[in-house]
Amino acid sequence: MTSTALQDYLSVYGLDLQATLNSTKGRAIISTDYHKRGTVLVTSQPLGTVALPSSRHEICNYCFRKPQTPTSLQRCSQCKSAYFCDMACFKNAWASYHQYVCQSASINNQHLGDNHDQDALDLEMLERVALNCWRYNKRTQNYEQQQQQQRLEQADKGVTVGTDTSIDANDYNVDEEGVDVTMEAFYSLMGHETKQPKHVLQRYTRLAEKALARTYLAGCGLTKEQLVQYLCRFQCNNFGVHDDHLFTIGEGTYPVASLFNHSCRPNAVVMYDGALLSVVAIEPITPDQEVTIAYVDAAHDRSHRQSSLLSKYFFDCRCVRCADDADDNDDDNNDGNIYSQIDTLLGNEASDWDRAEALLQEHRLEDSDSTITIATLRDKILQQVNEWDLLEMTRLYDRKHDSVPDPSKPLTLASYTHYAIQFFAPYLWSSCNLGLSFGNEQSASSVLSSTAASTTSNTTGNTVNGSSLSGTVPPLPSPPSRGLSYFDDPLPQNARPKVSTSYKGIFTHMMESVQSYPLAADGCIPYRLTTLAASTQLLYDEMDLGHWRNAVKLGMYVLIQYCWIYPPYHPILAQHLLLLAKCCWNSIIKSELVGDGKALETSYQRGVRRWIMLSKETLAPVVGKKGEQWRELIELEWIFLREQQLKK
Ligand SMILES: C[S@@+](CC[C@H](N)C(=O)[O-])C[C@H]1O[C@@H](n2cnc3c(N)ncnc32)[C@H](O)[C@@H]1O
Repeated sequence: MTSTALQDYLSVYGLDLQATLNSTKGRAIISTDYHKRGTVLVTSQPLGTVALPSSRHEICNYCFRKPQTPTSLQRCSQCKSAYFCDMACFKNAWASYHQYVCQSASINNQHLGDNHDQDALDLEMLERVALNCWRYNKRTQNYEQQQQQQRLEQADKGVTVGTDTSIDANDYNVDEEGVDVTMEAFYSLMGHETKQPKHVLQRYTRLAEKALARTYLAGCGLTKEQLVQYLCRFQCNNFGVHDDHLFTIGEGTYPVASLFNHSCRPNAVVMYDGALLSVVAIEPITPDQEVTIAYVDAAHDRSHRQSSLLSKYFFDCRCVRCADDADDNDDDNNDGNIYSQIDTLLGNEASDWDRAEALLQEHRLEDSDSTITIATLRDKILQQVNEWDLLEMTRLYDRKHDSVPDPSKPLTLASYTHYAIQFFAPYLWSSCNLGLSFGNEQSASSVLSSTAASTTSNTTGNTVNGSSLSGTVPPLPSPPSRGLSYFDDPLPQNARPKVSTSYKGIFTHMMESVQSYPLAADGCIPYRLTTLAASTQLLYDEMDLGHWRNAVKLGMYVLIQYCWIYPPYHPILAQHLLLLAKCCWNSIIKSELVGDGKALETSYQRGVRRWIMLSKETLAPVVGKKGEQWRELIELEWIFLREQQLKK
């Protein structure tokens, strides 16, 4: 069987596209190699991208990059609605689609005003994709005509000719995603046309008719039915494009990346460099393992995730997190099904983040006398946060004491967080990665060489990576020469309770342990999603108000929740760790701690160090060192280390 351009392209990356036995699932991307964490598994070119109205003035509408100052973007003088970095991006956009849509963009704007709705976005995407398909079809037809011509000429000369009209393998470079790869992937995508509800098909038909009414698309040889088919494909395959801070800035049709199936506990994530998409491994991936990404945010409760997946993608999720314990699931996972308990822990309460504000205002709960009480969850959380003595908790849970919360009392936000943090950070990172050295990251802009080495060495002599916990001790990483690159909070030899050396061990122990505590009568159960949703909202409110001490406590609590929800090297965790480091640092410099003594300040300094370390550890492999977040992290590290030196 001859391989196709797409298969050749994937095989260069150690991936294979295989049919599954499940017709809804269709095909799956299977790894053929061992891929370590952080590997770019594949890059994917867009067939079309559309900037969200809210981002249109801030990013280049062609390459999707954000200039340092939005004023450096140049606006198209004709349509006055598209912005570009420079002439090069404008010319590329012009050649690809802007020459056609420029006129209609200004018409659209007059028509829609600022109120661009989903129809307008879908229509724009349809235009871009249709133009590319048309161009490709024309190219292929020309190629076929040339081939036919050649055959006729050769036949005239009496040479025997074959009938294969497929594009010759020599016509493309297999390690680059040529247009043949993109188009082959696009034409093979699932659109579930027969499953779409009538009203959706009616909407798509309307959009297709609107598109065909445009002169430049009327003559492109595509039918209304084909355009409806494309719109169906967009629904089941398109991506939200995000910037360095994970804010969604646009939508994109990425045919190659669309071949990856979904899991609520994925082993890969999608990252962007401008408009170029990369699928990056967040866990080591072994041969024969399926590579999965998440189509929906893993922070939603199970029923919300499942109903979104069913209504938009038409499948019933049976991933390792959604499958019940007893059920089979088709995810290979050597950890056993430790993830199926996550949703039991988090609860099936509404976790719609848009509703978090409402959750803060009103929380219905039932007391022991079955009388309905209305209370504000916000007040309950805030009260707990205000009563939370961080120093006392840090002393209590310092790993040298047998620091288990009183089993007869419900867990509070404070006891839950400090108890769990003993096990989770940094051990969830290092214990699932025994070869990991927390010390080898050199920060390019850190200038305090000798200081850093002296301030970051630990006193116990333990290594800071998982290897010291496992008993098989590889050589100590060499002391860092500069930057904050050595984790100084290792597990003491006599730590009680003992932290497990495996991810699974830590996860299951904590899962069982926290659920063994009685539930709080006031309904404020720390590990529930409702509490997380409300606390996240409160965290941002406290940051806005400059209440950094409270922000640190809430940030630590949210970190614990994220440790359940996301794999340890997920970009959301990296981002949150950076936020936590900033909150700790702001707490120190805002002098909130003045008068509370040296011990508290030392504790916060330890916090800054710890969160910077873990954020670096998480950002470096998956998000990379080129983006905004890495720059912010290194700047914070630099300032922190300089302050430390000045204090000496
Ligand atoms: C973006 S495509 C993924 C590639 C697709 N499997 C194919 O062969 O083209 C999304 C579609 O794949 C299927 N799919 C993705 N993840 C799945 C999963 N975990 N279980 C079942 N079907 C899944 C659904 O039919 C969904 O609408």
